[in-house]
Amino acid sequence: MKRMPTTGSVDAARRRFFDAGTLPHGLVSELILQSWRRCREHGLSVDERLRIEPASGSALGELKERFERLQRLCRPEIESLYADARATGSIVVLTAPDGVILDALGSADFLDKASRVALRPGAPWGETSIGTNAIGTAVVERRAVEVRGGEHYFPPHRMLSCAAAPIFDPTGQLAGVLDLSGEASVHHTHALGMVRFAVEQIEHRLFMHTFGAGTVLRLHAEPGLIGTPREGLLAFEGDRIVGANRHALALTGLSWDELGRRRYADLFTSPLPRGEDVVELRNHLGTSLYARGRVAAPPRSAPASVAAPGPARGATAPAPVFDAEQRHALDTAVRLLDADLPFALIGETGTGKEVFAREIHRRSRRGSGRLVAVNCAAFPEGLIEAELFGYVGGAFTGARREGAAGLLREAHGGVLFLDEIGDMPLTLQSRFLRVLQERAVAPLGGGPAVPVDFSIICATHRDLEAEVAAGRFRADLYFRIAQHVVRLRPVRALDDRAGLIRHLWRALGGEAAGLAIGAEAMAVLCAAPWPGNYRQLAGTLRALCVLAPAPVIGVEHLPAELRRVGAPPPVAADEGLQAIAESAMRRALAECDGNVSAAARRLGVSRSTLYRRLRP
Ligand SMILES: Nc1ncnc2c1ncn2[C@@H]1O[C@H](COP(=O)(O)OP(=O)(O)OP(=O)(O)O)[C@@H](O)[C@H]1O
Repeated sequence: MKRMPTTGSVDAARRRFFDAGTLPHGLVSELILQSWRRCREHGLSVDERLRIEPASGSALGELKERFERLQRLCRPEIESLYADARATGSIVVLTAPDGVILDALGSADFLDKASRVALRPGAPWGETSIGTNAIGTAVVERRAVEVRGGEHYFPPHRMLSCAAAPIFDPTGQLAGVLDLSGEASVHHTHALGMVRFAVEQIEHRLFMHTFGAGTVLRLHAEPGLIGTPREGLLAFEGDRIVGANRHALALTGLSWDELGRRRYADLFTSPLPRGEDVVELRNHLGTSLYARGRVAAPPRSAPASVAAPGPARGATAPAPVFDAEQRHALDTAVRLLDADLPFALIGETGTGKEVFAREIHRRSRRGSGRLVAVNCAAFPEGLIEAELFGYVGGAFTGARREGAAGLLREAHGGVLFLDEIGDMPLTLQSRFLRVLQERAVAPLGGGPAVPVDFSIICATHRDLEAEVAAGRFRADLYFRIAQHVVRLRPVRALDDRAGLIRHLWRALGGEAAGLAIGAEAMAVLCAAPWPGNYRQLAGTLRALCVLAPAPVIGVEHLPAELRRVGAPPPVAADEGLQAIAESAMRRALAECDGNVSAAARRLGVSRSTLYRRLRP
């Protein structure tokens, strides 16, 4: 059995290494010793005060946004470790691939202590910044690592005992690190095993998320383990191997460096299994494995990265543009949010309610916290309650054994964005009102209420006052969330539509590609009713950038439904605008032979919007 270094032997090792300058072989593990040497070579001195400046505000917001997919994919495991961490006075930490902390949650007591040594979101825990520690050392070693008490390089970290495991994507790129940290004085026997187990599940999910739609081979030496997170997974493009999880590497002797170069026949002598049945496979060394294959459309050639592309929004979503009126509305909204006064954003579909909410959050004092967005219209009635409030294990059929914290608790310290609040079922409205009054969330199925602190932004396309008058929306909830209303104008009602179109054209790369919009085409674009608002406008311009048959876009290059609109319709009242939007929707539906999905795609609105707006 492996012997753990005692506090006495670690202290003796420190004296030899840091005071006498000799190598204390045998007193600490070689892994720790190697790390201490790297830190010293890197110029880190234990005699100097460690100065760490964690990212905060918008920098932290951007970081979280960039790694939103990683956080989402890790959520189930983090939730189950969170319950354990709270009970054992420790915390779960998720970091970006370079060791910068994205999230830390668990025991409030220990979170506070950890925060004093900068173990908190935005802080860089790479070895070169913080010295030997489980996160940074796991990144360098590319394996699970435990670092306890005085094994940490810097003395203030002696209070910590940490276990961390790197998360790899199916091409061998480091995607992040999962860590469990607690007091060094408490013995956390299973911490390393628990993070390893959690990472195994995360990597399995990451693999299926990246390659699950393509050709995948599941394999194991034990047929019973196929279909579990322990199985080996290989992804193929044609017969070329393009992805593998760690179990598959161990089972086949393949390495990530060989991806893209090795083919199925390089590894196996029997044909690629294609059915649902588990079959025996022979590899080139003559050993047997069991496998099940699934041959489908080839996967994307470039697997989706866990991080969003770069700090900007990439070419497909232009950076938001706000006119003077919107900028004024933004300032007002930020002031309301900072004063914790709830308000509602009201605007048609695609007017940028979510874009607006994200911008408000970014500029607000809660910008370093999370923005948790919930679309109340997108969940079936039974599910939204569990998603919002969380539940205790076994609360209902299909509930996860370990329960779930719920989105309201995830928004703690940040902002909750409730989109389509007007579609929230009445029963849920009562429960939600109680949360706002009591500032605490009680999970479904019992259990104590947990205090929560978040600001709220609500959004809807509905006329909430009319919904209240019709008895579909609770008046007391309405007054609670919509004391203030910020209205977002539809594109067709904006004063400077040509300016907006020119801005989007530039942002989408039209100008850089040497393309210009001709005067007549511009007039048609300005006059179009744009029922899908910014979403539809940006989509149309994007298509024109890509498909432009000439350097100057003429009317003849515009989509037929825009050309037909021609001159600006006479619009006097909002009712008139609604009618124009709806007639455009009906026309699109007729032109797509009643196919709602196709019509919604053409208009740049969601299917639910079409159903909603055209229902009798
Ligand atoms: N101010 C803006 N500047 C540039 N593009 C914008 C702006 N607002 C919205 N968009 C574009 O329109 C798309 C839709 O925006 P968003 O999802 O915020 O609208 P929404 O009002 O919440 O729509 P829905 O009600 O259908 O959910 C965005 O992805 C973005 O591409």
